[in-house]
Amino acid sequence: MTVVKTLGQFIIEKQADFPYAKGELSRLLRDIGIAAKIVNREINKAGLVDILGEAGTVNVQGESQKKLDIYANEQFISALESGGECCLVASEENEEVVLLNSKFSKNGKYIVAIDPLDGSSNIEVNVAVGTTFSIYRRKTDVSEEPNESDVLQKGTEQVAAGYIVYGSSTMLVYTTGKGVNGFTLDPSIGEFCLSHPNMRIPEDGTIYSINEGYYTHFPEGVKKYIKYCQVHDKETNRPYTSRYIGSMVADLHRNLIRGGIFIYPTTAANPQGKLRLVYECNPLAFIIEQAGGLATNGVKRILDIEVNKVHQRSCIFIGSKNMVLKAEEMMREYSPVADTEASVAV
Ligand SMILES: O=P(O)(O)OC[C@H]1O[C@](O)(COP(=O)(O)O)[C@@H](O)[C@@H]1O
Ligand SMILES: [Mg+2]
Ligand SMILES: [Mg+2]
Repeated sequence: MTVVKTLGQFIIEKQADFPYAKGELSRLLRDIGIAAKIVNREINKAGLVDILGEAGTVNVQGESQKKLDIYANEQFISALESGGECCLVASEENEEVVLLNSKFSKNGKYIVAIDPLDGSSNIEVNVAVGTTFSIYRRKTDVSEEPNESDVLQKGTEQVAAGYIVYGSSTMLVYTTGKGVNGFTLDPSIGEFCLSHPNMRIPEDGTIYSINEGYYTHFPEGVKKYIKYCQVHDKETNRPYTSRYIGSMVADLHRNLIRGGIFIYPTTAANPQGKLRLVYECNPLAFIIEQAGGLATNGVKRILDIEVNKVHQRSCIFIGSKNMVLKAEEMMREYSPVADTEASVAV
């Protein structure tokens, strides 16, 4: 009989990896796990409670907010506030950064950037959705009030990052820069249990994930890479298969396990890319790099991109190392950009 290890036990155990750790980061990860369970409960019974559909409000990206976007946002922010380790939250659903003001959180050492509900377009149709989170140390001193500048840090500054995928089972996958581990929620004990230790993404894969509906608007390099994936060539296991769920977390989770590449390039509608650097691209790039994969904007490593705005967008090529290298090669050849532009978008 295998011994079950819960997320809480694992986090405490791994704390030993950080000699100066006082448990603050561990408690912060615990708080995120608690909020994830509460959100999971609502998602699981979404059809039975009044949580489906539009909230009637629009977020800073101009997207109409779903009731579950709002619900998830409130649950994560409230768990972080009462936990006391986080002093400021940047969320997809809040235009401004959210100052956490509880007695404890004022002195919190950490900043959390979050996409509370990823894949919102899939909520009503019972397709996997997710949550992404990114954790940084604050830059302002605890005697000062934290502010937006605390969030404008490169992805390389992340101390931890992860995601939750609410699918056929619910999993929490995270890294603190020492590998990637996955935990499956066991509803019978209400605990995330270690199910995928030391996750590694295969260096090669046969899955490509991109919304081909926008094909005509893609840069030439992306078009060439799609054609490359579709060529018949037994030796290189092509044609690859196309899989696109439309929830970045779910597409990425599949590719992390099976091998594959996820691409969201620039399009006419999103000349800077659609996905948000701070709370979508950076946390997933940290995970994939820690699992042995790559994440770039076609030219530059996602984690090295300068962050100037909380809701900054970027295009992204992420997944199995050799597939991302191939896509980059196509971009260099067919959609070259001057290095100065590299950190914006291609
Ligand atoms: O419908 P499109 O343009 O392919 O976009 C799908 C992408 O947009 C997203 O839904 C954006 O995330 P949100 O749902 O958090 O806004 C990603 O999860 C997904 O990969
Ligand atoms: Mg999202
Ligand atoms: Mg979202």
